[in-house]
Amino acid sequence: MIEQQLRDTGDFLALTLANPDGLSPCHFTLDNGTAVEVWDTGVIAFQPVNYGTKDIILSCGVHGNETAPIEICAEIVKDILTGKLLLAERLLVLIGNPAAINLGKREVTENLNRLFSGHHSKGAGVINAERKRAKDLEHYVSRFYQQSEGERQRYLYDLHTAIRGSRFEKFAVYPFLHGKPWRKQQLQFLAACEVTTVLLMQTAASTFSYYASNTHGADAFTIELGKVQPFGQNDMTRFAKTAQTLRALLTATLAELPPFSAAHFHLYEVYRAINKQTQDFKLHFADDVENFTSYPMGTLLATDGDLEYRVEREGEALIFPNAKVAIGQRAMLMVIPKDVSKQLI
Ligand SMILES: O=C(O)CCC(=O)N[C@@H](CCC(=O)O)C(=O)O
Ligand SMILES: [Zn+2]
Repeated sequence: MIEQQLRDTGDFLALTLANPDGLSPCHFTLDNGTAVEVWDTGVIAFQPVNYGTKDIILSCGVHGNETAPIEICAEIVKDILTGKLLLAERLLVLIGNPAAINLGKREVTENLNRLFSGHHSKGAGVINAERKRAKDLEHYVSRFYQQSEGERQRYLYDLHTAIRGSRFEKFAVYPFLHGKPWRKQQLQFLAACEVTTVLLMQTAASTFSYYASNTHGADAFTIELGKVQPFGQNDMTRFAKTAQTLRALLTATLAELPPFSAAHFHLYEVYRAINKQTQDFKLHFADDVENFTSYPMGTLLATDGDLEYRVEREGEALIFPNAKVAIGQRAMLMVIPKDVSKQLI
């Protein structure tokens, strides 16, 4: 029945959202020979007959209200299932948090994107659906990467949208590489997706992209595409180039990427992370202040009980400010421009 529904409509998103808590696995083969395996709700793997050396994971909906990436991935899956998109690489598509998508909320109980690399089992353990999902998603990522043999390249693009507007509409988070060099080729690929602002992280994290990067050696990124909007209200033309470039990667039709030039990018590193320590954490700027905004030295940015956070370095810019996070979690990052010329490969 699932197979027939998918063959008829290609609508894996609808199937996922109708079964947010789980889906029985099934597998079938498309007329063009591509093997399709549904592993769980929101988890679908494809293997074309002849595939290249790339193992690609696209994820979306890790935060339930970030809809533009869900629409991009759902369209890609639909086009594969209906034979319009002929894959040339192995692909795993993950719709991260179906229950939160149904609620139109970032999370149901806990932020899924703070639960990877084993954080799902820390403290009280696997006590809610998001913790279980993080554990399961880790398992699916491992299974996908480990299923193929030989010399292969691993990729994971975890697509998000930001809560606020941004001076740079699209930007990526490059997880901490523990001293390894950043890859020009990946930055060139991001640029082809119209993502030319990249935040280079300097510490380990509990995010999905860091998990894929650190545990599986994947080229992995969190990619932020615009600002959160309800389904149907995204201007998808803003993300057409990104979707087109991802499709070109999947079909091995990517045009040769222009040579890397640092001048084409806004590269940042984290100067400091501000974690929420009390329920009184408060931001001292308006909700419509955009990511990557800078203020003059000394400007009050946030208070947390008796603590005051002020601009303490010329040019530091704010990103991901969110007073509603759980205590102990990142409430804002302050970033500064980064010169990477000597640390690229
Ligand atoms: O706009 C915001 O405040 C959050 C948008 C978002 O979900 N960002 C990701 C970034 C993950 C990373 O640091 O790689 C997140 O906060 O989980
Ligand atoms: Zn997100």
